[in-house]
Amino acid sequence: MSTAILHAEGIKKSFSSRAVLDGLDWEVRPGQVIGLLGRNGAGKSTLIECLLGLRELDAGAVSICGEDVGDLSEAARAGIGYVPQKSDLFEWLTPDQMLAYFKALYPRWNEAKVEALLGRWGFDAPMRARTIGKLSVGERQRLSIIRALAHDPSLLVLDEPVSALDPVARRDFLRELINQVIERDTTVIFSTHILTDLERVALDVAFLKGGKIALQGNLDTLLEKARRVVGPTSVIDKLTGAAPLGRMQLDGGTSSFVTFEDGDALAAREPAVRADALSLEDLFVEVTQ
Ligand SMILES: Nc1ncnc2c1ncn2[C@@H]1O[C@H](COP(=O)(O)OP(=O)(O)OP(=O)(O)O)[C@@H](O)[C@H]1O
Repeated sequence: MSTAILHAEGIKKSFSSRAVLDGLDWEVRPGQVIGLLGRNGAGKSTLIECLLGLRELDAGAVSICGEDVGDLSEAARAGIGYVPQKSDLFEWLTPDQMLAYFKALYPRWNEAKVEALLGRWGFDAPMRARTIGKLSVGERQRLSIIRALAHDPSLLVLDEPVSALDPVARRDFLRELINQVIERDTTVIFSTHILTDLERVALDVAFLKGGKIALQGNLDTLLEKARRVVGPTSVIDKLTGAAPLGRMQLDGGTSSFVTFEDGDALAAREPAVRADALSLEDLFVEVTQ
């Protein structure tokens, strides 16, 4: 088993009295491509910012490539690419000026890739000479992605990178992401609400709920094994442990829960219950509510 590229232990983060991250543990291994899922306000951006050392932790520790995130070496820092949810581009510069600025900061800068992406993503000469503040939200998001990919990072962290992209740009971006992973074995963590995109690129998914990673696994395996078990509450009570995943009280004295442990066999043994397969959207709803 390879060593973790990212390791988080017991992270806590509260805003006012509200605990957003509540003793969260997480480990990401090199080459993993993880879609980070959670309801609005679940804390995905907060988690990403904590993981990258952009927010002070109330408790816990994060390391990247074995180094404390608060004290990263230049080399470790140069290996990270980040696309924040809110644009952090220098709005008073033009795209060319901003890219030149970052190029000077990174020892590894893939000029050919930058030019190819600028060309493919509609950055013609007039647009490259316009100040970033005058670009549309989607154009800024593209530029932010180009900046994050430009130095061939080994860890790429993207916070809802496609939210403002049109379908063509989104598809192109996903293709680029897949290339990055295939060609460079990049580790990718990205949050998104667009589940179809996730099914296209993510190999693993992690669900953030209650300030912790409530569930993580290989997307195909989870979907293959996930079953919503539905039946009379008295029977469901007998079948479940202390805190079953996705436990819900339904109408008419029935309840349900989600299992990844042979739900079909359980339904065969227990005629009063049925086991339904789940789509990713169903799983999202069941796990995160
Ligand atoms: N600087 C802050 N001050 C106070 N509260 C904050 C701050 N940043 C985030 N929060 C709160 O923390 C919670 C988690 O926010 P966060 O942006 O991390 O969620 P998210 O899962 O990324 O949400 P979304 O899917 O809507 O982008 C929210 O309730 C938010 O209002």
